[in-house]
Amino acid sequence: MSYVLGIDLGTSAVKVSAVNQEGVIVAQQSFDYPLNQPHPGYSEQNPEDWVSGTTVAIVNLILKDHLKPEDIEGISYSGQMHGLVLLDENHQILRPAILWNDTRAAKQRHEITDVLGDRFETITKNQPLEGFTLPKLLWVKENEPEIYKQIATVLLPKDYVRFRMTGKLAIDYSDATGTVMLDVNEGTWSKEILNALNIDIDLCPPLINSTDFVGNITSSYASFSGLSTSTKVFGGAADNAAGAIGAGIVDDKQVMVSIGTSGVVLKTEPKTSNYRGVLQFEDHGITDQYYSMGVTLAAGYSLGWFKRTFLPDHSFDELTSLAAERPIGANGLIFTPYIVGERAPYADADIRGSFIGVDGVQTQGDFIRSVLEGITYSFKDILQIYQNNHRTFSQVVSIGGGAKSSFWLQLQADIFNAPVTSLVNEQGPGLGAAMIAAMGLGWYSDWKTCVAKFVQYGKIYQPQPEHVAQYEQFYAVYHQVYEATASLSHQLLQLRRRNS
Ligand SMILES: Nc1ncnc2c1ncn2[C@@H]1O[C@H](COP(=O)(O)OP(=O)(O)O)[C@@H](O)[C@H]1O
Ligand SMILES: O=C(CO)[C@@H](O)[C@H](O)COP(=O)(O)O
Repeated sequence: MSYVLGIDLGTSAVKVSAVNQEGVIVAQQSFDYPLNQPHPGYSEQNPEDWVSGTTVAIVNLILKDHLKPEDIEGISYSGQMHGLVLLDENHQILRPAILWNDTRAAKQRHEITDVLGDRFETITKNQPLEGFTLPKLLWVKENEPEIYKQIATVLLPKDYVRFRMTGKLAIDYSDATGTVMLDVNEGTWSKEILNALNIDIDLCPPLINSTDFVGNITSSYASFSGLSTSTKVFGGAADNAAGAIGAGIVDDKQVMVSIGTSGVVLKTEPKTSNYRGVLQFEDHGITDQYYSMGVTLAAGYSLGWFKRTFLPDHSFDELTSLAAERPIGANGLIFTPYIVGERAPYADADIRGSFIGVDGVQTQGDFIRSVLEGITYSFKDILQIYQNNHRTFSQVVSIGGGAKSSFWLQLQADIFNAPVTSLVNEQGPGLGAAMIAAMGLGWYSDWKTCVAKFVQYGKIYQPQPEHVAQYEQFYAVYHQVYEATASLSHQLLQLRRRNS
């Protein structure tokens, strides 16, 4: 039997899926790692944790699931996007990785706009938001010049793990777009942007396609992990690109909603689309395809935060059961999920979340329900941008940890007023990564055949008209909360910064 491994390097954990040639996930192992938030707006991880977690998961697949190393033909990746990983000339890590949900680079965001103006958007099809890699690199340049001087290579998270497994430095196009240093039209690193900001182009690694063969597992990583040196390693993709492949989003009939740590609404696009940076525009993991997406910074993270803070001994299933007992609208309680700032539709690093309408009658269940509803309303905000741009779709495919809950899937169908389905196995990005390896190995001649083999949808949740009407009314109130609270939460964050 032959297998491929899909390594999904998420923000909360790495999940490794072993998939056979019939597209069946035969085994999965995962390993959690911490997220460090030392100051307001900061979010970092230790790249070594990614390598150790990935290795433990692979060792467990071999030892506990009895996968034979010589049967693992190929490996590929899905990686949390935008994170800045800095290596010196000896390929040593220079500082903790600055992640996609780190918003410290607000000043650098404005500096980029001052220097490049409209040219930035023309070249990258994005705005230079602080979540992206380039502003983070400029932050290091301005705040840690001693470290900046030593940088030889800039990588993204999954590229570092791939480097440790193969010894080869590279970045694939889907992650390169997310650095906002790529000229999306030309498919090259943008000399214009890099020169204007005095960044040496040699810091940027070679560009590859997601399905490109990068190298074999090195003998040192083989002895470390138990893998065979005959296993071939392929480029991989940004987690949302890989998630879209794993969710079968290879044409524009469907929209993907991902509830991981972040939340994402994603649609494939022609290269000519332009949302003027309100939505992100990215290269897909499929060569010469593109997608747009809107990102809620704290989707699953908001539910995780609520659980950790108020109900640490409850499971996520227990939380959603408590929410299901409460009425639509959570007895008049609305939550906005801006607890680490927001990216879309409000590119505002300093907004913070709120509970509006707190009432003495409300219970734990109401609070949980309002969190689930608020996260889902934030996706509706993004779907409305698609509607306003006359983009149509027939179905939503929901992936990520949030798709494990049938209650949340029905809630999505009712709030979106659209049919929602999930994957039989919720591991969209890991499956997408495995599909990239399968395509790289030449197991299938085209993506459609690969999707037909690998992607299986579960139950379709239909919107219930009476629920749709009720949620519409609460959403109309939710939609006003950003404007109504922005100034208050900006003032509170200023006070916190001054006093910390
Ligand atoms: N059973 C569940 N019901 C509802 N939500 C869940 C459940 N399990 C996990 N989640 C949500 O999914 C999130 C983790 O999603 P995941 O896709 O694993 O994240 P990441 O890829 O960012 O590491 C959790 O923070 C939580 O909000
Ligand atoms: O920043 C983005 C997309 O632009 C995030 O979607 C990250 O890619 C993290 O993904 P998850 O860990 O939440 O899956």
